[in-house]
Amino acid sequence: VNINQQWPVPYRRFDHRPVADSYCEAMFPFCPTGNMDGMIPYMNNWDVISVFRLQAPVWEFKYGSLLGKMHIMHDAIGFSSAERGKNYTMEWYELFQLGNCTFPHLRTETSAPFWCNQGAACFFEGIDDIHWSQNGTLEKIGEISGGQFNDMAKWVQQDNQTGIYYETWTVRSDPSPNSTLWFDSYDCSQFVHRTYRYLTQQGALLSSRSQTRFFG
Ligand SMILES: CCCCCCCCCCCCCC(=O)OC[C@@H](O)COP(=O)(O)OC[C@@H](O)CO
Repeated sequence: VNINQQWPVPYRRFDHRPVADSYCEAMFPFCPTGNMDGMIPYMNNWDVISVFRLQAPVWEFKYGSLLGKMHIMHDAIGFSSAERGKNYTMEWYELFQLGNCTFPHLRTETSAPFWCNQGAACFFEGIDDIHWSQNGTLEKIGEISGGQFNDMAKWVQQDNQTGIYYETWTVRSDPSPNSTLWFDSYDCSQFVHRTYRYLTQQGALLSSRSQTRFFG
C-alpha cells in the first residue's frame, strides 16, 4: 500500500476535450437548444442577474417523479437578466446518457473496458419552470452583477475544457459512516457546487433554504 496515497484520488483534468469516439451513441442530442460552440452571452456589467437553484428528478421526462422518490436528482442553475428580460439555464450532464457513464463497454477491438463517459456544460435560453418546480425545486438564491456573470462564464468555459469525464460512482473504503472516500463522483450536482463556490469566491451572496444534495 502506498503510505503517501492521497484520498480521495483527485479528479483528473485534461488540457483539452477530445472528440468523442464514433462508437459512442447518444439516445438524445446533447444540449439541443444551446449555442453549438457552447458560447455564453455577454451581459452588461451593471446588469442585475437573478440566480436560481434548479432541481428535478433524473429522467423526469420519462419516469416523472419516480427517481426523485429515491433522491436521484438532477441539479442545474437558472439565471434571469433584468436588463435583457431573459432567462437562462446552465447544467452539466452526460453526452451519451447515464448508463454509458455508469458502465463501460467491452469491445473486441480494444483492450481495456471502453467508456463513453464524457460530460459537459450546457447553457441555453429559457427556464422550464414546470419541469423544475413540479417535482423538484426552482428557488431564487441570490443576485449577481453582469460583470460577475461574465467572469463566471469564462470560468465555465475553462472548467468545461478540462473537466471532461462524468463519474457516476462514489467509492468509499467500506459502508461505515466514517469510511474513507476513495473516489468522489463528478456529476451534475458537483458542477453546481463548483459554480456556487466560484460565485461566492467572487463575492456573490447566495443562500438556499435547502442543501444541494450529492447523489450517493
Ligand atoms: C442505467 C444507469 C443506472 C445508474 C444508477 C446510478 C444512478 C446515479 C444517478 C446520478 C445522477 C446525478 C445527477 C446528474 O448527473 O444528472 C445528469 C443527468 O443524468 C440528468 O439527466 P436528465 O435527463 O434527468 O436531465 C437532463 C436534462 O435536464 C437535459 O436538459
